[in-house]
Amino acid sequence: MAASSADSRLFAFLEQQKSKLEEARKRAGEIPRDRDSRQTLIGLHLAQDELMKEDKAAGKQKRLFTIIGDPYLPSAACHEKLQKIFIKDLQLETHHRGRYMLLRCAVPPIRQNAIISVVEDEAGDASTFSLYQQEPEHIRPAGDILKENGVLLLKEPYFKVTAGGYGLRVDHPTDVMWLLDHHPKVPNAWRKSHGLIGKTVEELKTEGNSCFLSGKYTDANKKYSQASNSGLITPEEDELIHNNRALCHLKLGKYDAALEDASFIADHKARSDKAHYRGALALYGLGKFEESIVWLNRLIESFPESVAAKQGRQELERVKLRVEEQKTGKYNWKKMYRDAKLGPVDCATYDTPVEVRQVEGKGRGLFTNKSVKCGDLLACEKAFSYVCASEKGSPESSAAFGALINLTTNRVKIGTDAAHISNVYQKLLDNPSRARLFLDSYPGTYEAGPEMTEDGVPIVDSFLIERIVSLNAFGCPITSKDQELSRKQAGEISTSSGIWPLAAYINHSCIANCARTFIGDMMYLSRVDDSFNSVSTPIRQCPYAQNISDRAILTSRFDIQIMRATQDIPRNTEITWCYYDPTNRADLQKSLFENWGFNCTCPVCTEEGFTGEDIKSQRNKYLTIINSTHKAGGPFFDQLNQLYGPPAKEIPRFEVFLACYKAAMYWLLSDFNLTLVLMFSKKALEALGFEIEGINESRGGKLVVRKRGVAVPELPRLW
Ligand SMILES: C[S@@+](CC[C@H](N)C(=O)[O-])C[C@H]1O[C@@H](n2cnc3c(N)ncnc32)[C@H](O)[C@@H]1O
Repeated sequence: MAASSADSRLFAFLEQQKSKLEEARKRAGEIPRDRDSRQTLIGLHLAQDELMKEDKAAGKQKRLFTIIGDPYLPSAACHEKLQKIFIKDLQLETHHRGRYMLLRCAVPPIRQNAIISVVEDEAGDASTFSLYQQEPEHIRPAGDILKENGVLLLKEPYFKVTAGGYGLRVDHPTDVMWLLDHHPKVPNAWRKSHGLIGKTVEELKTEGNSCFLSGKYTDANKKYSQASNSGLITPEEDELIHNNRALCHLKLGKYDAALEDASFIADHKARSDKAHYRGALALYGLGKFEESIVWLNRLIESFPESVAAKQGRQELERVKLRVEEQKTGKYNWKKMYRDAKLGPVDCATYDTPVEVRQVEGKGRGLFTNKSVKCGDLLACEKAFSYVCASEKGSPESSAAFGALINLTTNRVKIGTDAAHISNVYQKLLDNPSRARLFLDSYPGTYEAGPEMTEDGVPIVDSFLIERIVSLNAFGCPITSKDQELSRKQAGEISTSSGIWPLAAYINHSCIANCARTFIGDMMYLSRVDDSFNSVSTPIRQCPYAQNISDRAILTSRFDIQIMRATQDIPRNTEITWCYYDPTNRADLQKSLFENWGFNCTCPVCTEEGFTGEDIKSQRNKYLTIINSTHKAGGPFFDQLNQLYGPPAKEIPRFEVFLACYKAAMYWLLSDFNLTLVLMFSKKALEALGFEIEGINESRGGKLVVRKRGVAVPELPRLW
């Protein structure tokens, strides 16, 4: 939801937070002398936990505020080079560069907009600890992330003034290193056991397998890693362990890591059947379908009789379909619709007819690299991140209920943005090889730091993600019915939103030449076919999954939406669509500027700029009359139309369209009069630039579209 429509109380809250930030900044560098004791902090934390449980039992849902303060870079340092610092020496509003902390979680965590715990250091001092950008509770419980008594190393800690006192805040989870019990940095007093003593590789492997069977893939990975790093493992066992870990990574949607583990044996001729198969699945997850085929063929050739090869043959058929889709844009739409009703929509991205180019005054844009016919597919793209947020009581409903408040950019956004930031953060961490796809879509000025630590570990900057999300995430309804309902229930947030990196290059124009459609998490850029048969509104929501990733099954639900373009597009033409409802002329420029930082200069907006105030006020006079009394509409429309210069087929008249559309709906729904419905529908379509024959007051006329006009959200309904 755009900042302009957010609750004004949120803006008051924004102002309040800004002045608190100002106050806090004045204390930068101060070592507070009134820190709460460990006991007090634990007591407050447990009380808070109780309150939250009571609220939950009573069905209360509180809005979660995610407040983004001054951006700072994630730590790129290698922990070995950092100096230890203790809680008692922490300075307020300071990023302790060159320092690290060893901390132990003293309590079970609670989950709010961050995961919150109380941590203690070796000296027995304690601090609250807020860890942002984590997976949601239904994916990974907070208690699995900040385990009670778990030990962590926090690089270059940020200590700050909080609502209740002071605390450590981690915006970049890559600043945290989780230390296993036997890690040399873990103080003896904090060790639960004596590391690996007493545990054989076989035992660790068995423990890992049992974690795997109970669906605890992250824990299983840790056990397998312990076994692999024990130094006591034979090469054969190590290969087996890597194969097992590859499967865990697949289950977690960590395809980069799965591929790495499946490639543990460098020479592919020496790899096992399972390694081949799992590597092929990882490549599939990464969208590298042709490479996946290579792996599958090797599997089938080398182990023709194996179970993996049997699975591989089936898989091969699926991967070949993806390659076909990727190359030709030919999809089995009917099957995809059917699949969407059952679960995942599994298909490849197609973008052959389009490419990214520079556009004067707009940065980059998407262009056709060949002429396309009406109805042709321009691109078909999988969502990078999708957050569904309208079902009450669903795990995601709290995402919709959240508010993201950026004190630096002065933006308040209610809805799914905060959830997107965490979602994207995890995705970038899970599959660093796909990070560029997302990061390259950012045209702004935020300067992120390095993408790797000094010792080669990928880093993710959550402030950069926030900037990209706020620019490129856009809302879409789960179903048209839901959208209609949500309009009626004031104050309810009922939108979902997604980020499609290729589509993010498309610039705005009120006279768009391309429209969007969704099936599952796929986005289609396509053109209207002449029959208009395929123009439809969102149909339903469906659970989604990458079919080999259990995590994806849990994380996302998707809606289906189909949008079509309105005209033939010659080669080398910029593709545009509307960022904001083009019929809402009063708020359009303000919204475009507030949300995307530009003013539209399309022909409609330019004409508006040239139009004198006297003409505008005369137009408004007629529009007010027409809107207040649809019955008197007819003659006034002719007078209104005379107040426009260029014909509607050159420059659409969105206000006239809207007034005619409302009148048509009035006569349809309130006082059924087919003659007037048809008359106003015709006028509405003409105002959009359509030339249509055969719409007349009598029934049975043949409808012929001589020229298409511009598409607007109301068009399918009108049609
Ligand atoms: C989603 S991005 C579109 C791709 C972007 N142009 C790029 O270079 O990556 C949105 C940004 O593009 C620019 N933009 C989009 N439509 C525009 C327009 N009609 N006129 C000027 N700038 C526009 C604005 O800077 C806006 O914040």
